[in-house]
Amino acid sequence: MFIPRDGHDHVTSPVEKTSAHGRTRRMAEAVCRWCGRLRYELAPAAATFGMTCLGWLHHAAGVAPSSYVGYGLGVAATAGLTWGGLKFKSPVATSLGVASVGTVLNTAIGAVTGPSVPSLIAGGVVTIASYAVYVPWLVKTRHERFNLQIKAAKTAPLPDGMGVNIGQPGVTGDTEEETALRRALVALGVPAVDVSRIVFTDTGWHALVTLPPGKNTSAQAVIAKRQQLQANLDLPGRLRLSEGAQANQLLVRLQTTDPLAGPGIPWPGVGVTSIEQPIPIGIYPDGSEVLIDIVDGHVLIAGGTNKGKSGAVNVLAGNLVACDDVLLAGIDMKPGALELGPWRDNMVALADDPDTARQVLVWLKSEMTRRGKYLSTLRGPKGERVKKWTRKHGKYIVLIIDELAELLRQAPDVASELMTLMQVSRAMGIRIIAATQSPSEQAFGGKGTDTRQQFGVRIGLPVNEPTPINMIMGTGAYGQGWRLDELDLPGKCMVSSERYTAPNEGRCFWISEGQILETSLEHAPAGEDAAEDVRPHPHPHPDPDPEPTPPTPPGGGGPHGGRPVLRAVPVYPDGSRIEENRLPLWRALEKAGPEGLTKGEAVRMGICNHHSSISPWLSQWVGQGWVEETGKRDRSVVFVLSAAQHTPAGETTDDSKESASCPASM
Ligand SMILES: Nc1ncnc2c1ncn2[C@@H]1O[C@H](COP(=O)(O)OP(=O)(O)OP(=O)(O)O)[C@@H](O)[C@H]1O
Repeated sequence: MFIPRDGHDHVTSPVEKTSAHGRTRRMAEAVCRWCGRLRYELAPAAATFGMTCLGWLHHAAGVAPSSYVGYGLGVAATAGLTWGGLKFKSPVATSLGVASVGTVLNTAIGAVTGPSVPSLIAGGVVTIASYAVYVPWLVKTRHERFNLQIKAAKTAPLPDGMGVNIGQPGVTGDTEEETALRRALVALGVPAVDVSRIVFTDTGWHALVTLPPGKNTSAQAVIAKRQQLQANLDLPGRLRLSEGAQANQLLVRLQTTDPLAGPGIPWPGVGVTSIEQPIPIGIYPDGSEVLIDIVDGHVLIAGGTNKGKSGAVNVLAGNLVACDDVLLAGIDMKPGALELGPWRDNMVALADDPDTARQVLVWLKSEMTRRGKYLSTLRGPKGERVKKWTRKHGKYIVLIIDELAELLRQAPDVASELMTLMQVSRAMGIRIIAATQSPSEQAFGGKGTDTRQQFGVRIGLPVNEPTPINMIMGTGAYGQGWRLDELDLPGKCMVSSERYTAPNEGRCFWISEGQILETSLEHAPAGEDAAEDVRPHPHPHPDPDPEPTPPTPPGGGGPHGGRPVLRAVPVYPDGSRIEENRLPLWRALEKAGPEGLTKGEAVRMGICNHHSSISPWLSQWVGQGWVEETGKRDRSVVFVLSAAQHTPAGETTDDSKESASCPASM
């Protein structure tokens, strides 16, 4: 089982654990808790031990002759009670008489002999005898009490005052809260078999309830009735329920104060210098930081509209731009890259539409291949193969995708590309941080290409209904207490990762626009250096042969995988995209200019062959008015592009030019 690195169990405050008298206090508390839980079982042993000690005290103080008389009278009286009980067939009087005889005798022996073997033997005999009588009584009483609770649950709310006196069977606990909890469970029809002693913390209290066997008494079933239980409990605070270590164990937490409430927790500024350090994105109620280990896996940030996704993305971006071992790239599907725009200068590429997004992914894939080949040439100290990228191999690449669902909706074809990247790229030092507000299966590429499994770190923000919770946090998460629907403020979050395996509510820092701009400015590479701000591999390129060198986008890609150039997409004069297979013909027409082009010439240029027909395309373009038939050459029709001026300049002949709309220096 995974043990969280900070050893924080998310229930007991670590502050509590590490306080000055921590260890002794915790031990004393544990003993008290244990005694409290077993109070009924321990009662006879405690009584016998107490009376033996009193006898020894009497011995130490000196036993006067009159005391012997007193003890004698005591034994006679209790023996008389026993005899009367037997005679009048009163089990209570008989039991009481037997117990009293034993106790008085034991005390008398202790008083006469002091701490001695006979006294210990007497104490032992009395203890064993008392348990012989007590255990059957205790079992019977518990059965009766349990049956009473079930009966009460089946019939109606409990009558007033029921079980207030612990001498009577009834629904009671050690504290007011435990009694309320027990009664609330009874009213729900699920009387607790056991309630651990309630632990009070700075923010409320928690207890572990063992549920009874039955038809609808599992922890999951009770969790589903949380609202009813909260109403039954009738205590101020927010009730949280999660499954314990076993299916019949319910962890009940009542939060009475919320230290995370308020307008927001200001971002304290950059907290890391390397991506290999955990990035703090917020805090937990006990004051510990919510840490994200990007090196551990791809990161998913999901939540409802206006619940703080961009805030979380920006806090991560703000830290990543300050890491000198990271190259940042972005895909922001909000038109104009509204969210990631401020980090433009800190990124090697920022795409804001499906086409440029495709190019970023192609670049990443080629970079992944190149890095894989590079790693394959390396050997460890014992000649072993190197299978994991670290900062000594070069910079990590982090791709931030804002609105993942929108990307896959607008460009469904990139789903498989993304899947490949997510599955393979981690070992090559590439990480993806994806934010989305509609985490449906479709939003992750649909069946077969569902990328969700690849997210090792998941940051769940508030959602409006429970349905998407399992989509975000994983199968069964809702029942295990990942209640994103109960997060009541924007920016509140639950993080699931190798570090955090149990649900715990935290709150992300709030980063202001001013902080974003300031951080971006402070860490943006200076001027022209930006394009070259790529640390070359410590070794020469592993494969000097140009063939296996992974392709970098034409005109872009610095040495050893520099920044990609995002190019404008070739379009027809009406703005629609020129299909891949028709592009060579269109280009050839552009190049031919007023001279025009015949089909024979196109065949000779290798654009098509005699069997493939380009006529329908040309007819279509003629119909659109983009191409004209100007006569015949060598008995073939000459086609002239009459709309060349409409074609984006960057796509005509000069491959090295950047797109004005999406330059490499973005
Ligand atoms: N960590 C936070 N602390 C306090 N308030 C926050 C926090 N995060 C978000 N908010 C509040 O919620 C609002 C919306 O936040 P944000 O834009 O990050 O949400 P979003 O989920 O990205 O929105 P969208 O669904 O439009 O993408 C913010 O304007 C701010 O008032």
